[in-house]
Amino acid sequence: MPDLDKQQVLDALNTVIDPVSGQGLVTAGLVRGLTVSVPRAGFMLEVPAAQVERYAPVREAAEALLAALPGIEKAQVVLTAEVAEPHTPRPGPQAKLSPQAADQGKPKAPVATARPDHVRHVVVVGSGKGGVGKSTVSLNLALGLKALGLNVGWLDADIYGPSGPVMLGLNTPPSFSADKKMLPPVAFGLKVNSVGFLVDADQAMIWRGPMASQALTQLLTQTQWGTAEVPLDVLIVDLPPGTGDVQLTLTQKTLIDGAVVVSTPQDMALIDARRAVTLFDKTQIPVLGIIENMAYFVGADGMAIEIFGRGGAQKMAQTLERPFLGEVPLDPALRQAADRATPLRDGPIAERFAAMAKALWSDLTSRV
Ligand SMILES: Nc1ncnc2c1ncn2[C@@H]1O[C@H](COP(=O)(O)OP(=O)(O)OP(=O)(O)O)[C@@H](O)[C@H]1O
Repeated sequence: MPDLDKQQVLDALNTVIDPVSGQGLVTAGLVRGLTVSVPRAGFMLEVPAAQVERYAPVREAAEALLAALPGIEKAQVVLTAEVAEPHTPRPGPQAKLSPQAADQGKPKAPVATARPDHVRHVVVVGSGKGGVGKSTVSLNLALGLKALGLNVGWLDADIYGPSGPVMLGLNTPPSFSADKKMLPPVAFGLKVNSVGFLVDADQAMIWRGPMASQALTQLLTQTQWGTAEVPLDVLIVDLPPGTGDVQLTLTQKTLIDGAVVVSTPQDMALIDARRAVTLFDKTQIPVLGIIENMAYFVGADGMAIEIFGRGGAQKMAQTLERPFLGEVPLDPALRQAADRATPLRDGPIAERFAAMAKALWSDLTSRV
């Protein structure tokens, strides 16, 4: 079935009236990131935080309208709270605003927050390149910290591929406390929250930079990770891959104690991993360690095969004078564990992660 004409969809959406301005939703500038690809259609309805409840029926009306379009079987309108006021006239290309004034017209990133309540240490895990095993490493590092007897949380903040719920077999999103904090589900002893609980992966992917940083900051600070009586010792945050605005804003706006960078030994991954180290340097977050993932593969004869060329990340750590936490082999057991939602909790790989977690924890606590 051919795709619908986007302009026709916009015209249809404009028949839904914004209760604040009295204009159509599109004219009022509330429709963001419209995607129309039969059989799916969706967009983000961006409204001021204080008005979210007022817009709930508008969201429903817009979603019903999309669902009624020919060929559309799955319609989704995500209501998001935007910091900047909408309805501000947007300057046309000919408007001669100073750079400062122009900047004020842009959506604002979230206001700086200290750190999530009752969390002693926040550690982000980043990678310059996608697919190097950052989520696998960050989850297993969190489990390694848990094995040390610590109270640990894991936040899957990877907007481009939130795999957390699947890796842990979690399908119940957080419930809410009386003061509207998210109560994270517990899996394998870890308190877990994930971008994947909030929205469909394809919706999160089309978030613009400020929206993504805002959503991630909310996940970080609006989750009840710990209490005054039982604080969380450490929260591991699985960042989205890359070194763009989303990562930069999140690291600037939240108080983070340290970072771990994951890379495979390939040159391309290493170049990107260096960029990740530079990003953390820029935001004055100490790099507590570099981990080389998929360092080698042990064949049936017990010989190590260095598929991507072993040792590159270790060398990079030496050159940059950052701690090298260790190497993780390419091991089908790790992938199967993720696919079966039963993380490895003993055996040689789990022991490796426990050792890396121990080194990380001792470095983290010696810096206070
Ligand atoms: N050391 C390993 N041995 C075997 N499989 C691995 C290893 N590390 C990761 N994998 C597998 O590789 C795939 C990608 O891993 P993962 O999702 O952790 O990468 P990522 O860097 O977080 O990706 P993304 O770009 O989505 O953030 C997964 O199927 C995972 O199970």
